[in-house]
Amino acid sequence: MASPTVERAAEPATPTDTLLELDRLDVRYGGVHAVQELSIRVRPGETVVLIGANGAGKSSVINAIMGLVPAAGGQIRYLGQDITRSSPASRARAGIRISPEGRRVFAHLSIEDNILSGGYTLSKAKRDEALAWMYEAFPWLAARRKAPAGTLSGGQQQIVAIARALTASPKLLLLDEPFLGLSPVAIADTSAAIRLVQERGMAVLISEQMARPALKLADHGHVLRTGTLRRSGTVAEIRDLALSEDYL
Ligand SMILES: Nc1ncnc2c1ncn2[C@@H]1O[C@H](COP(=O)(O)OP(=O)(O)OP(=O)(O)O)[C@@H](O)[C@H]1O
Repeated sequence: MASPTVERAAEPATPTDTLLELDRLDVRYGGVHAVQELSIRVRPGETVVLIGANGAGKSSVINAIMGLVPAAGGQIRYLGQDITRSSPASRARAGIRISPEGRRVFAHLSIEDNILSGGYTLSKAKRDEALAWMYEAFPWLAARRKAPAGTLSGGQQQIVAIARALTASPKLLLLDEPFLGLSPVAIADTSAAIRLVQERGMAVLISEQMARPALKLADHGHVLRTGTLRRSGTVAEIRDLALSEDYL
């Protein structure tokens, strides 16, 4: 079968302004070729979305960037360094953090312990500073900080998962399907939380199949289908394809 055509809008060649660069990334699970020669870039402070249906390969890309699944080919560069074979812990120390698909908060731990679990290597002063910012940004977190995270709604758990990823002030935040299973109100709350992250100057890479809310947050985006890029460009350039078919 012929490979689908990749429509690629012209990107300015500014490699020195690049935070993360995937260069022909491949991810395989045995015989399943989940991600095929994927090349994308995230600049400092930029928000990029990766739109695709179930099984398109979004989680595989996010997990490969965090080092949670190995790259079968290609290169992952971060701040100009090849991190393709680095451990997840060293990537976290370098400033990459993930809010995984399904949030995965620790249901029996308190909200505060969940948030602090993202910053266990920090000094007490830094952790207190992170908590203070989080509680100012999300006052309801402060009010319920001793409550088990498992008692929260899906939307609230998503915000805790984002807060946990933010404790160490990462340079790059990876959000894997942050809107999955959320109500419209919870999507709006999660979007507001992501905007606060953006205001602090962090770069964000969002994988989503709910294109509409994700596109509202992004500068650039990519449409992924069965592991390959179908279109890349500004949000305006990818909008029609991202919103079409069964991505919603
Ligand atoms: N651990 C695994 N073992 C085998 N195949 C896998 C594994 N994880 C993912 N896959 C396959 O890789 C492909 C891409 O999956 P991936 O989870 O990356 O897609 P996705 O776009 O994140 O989808 P979803 O929205 O369902 O999470 C799919 O065909 C999936 O079945």
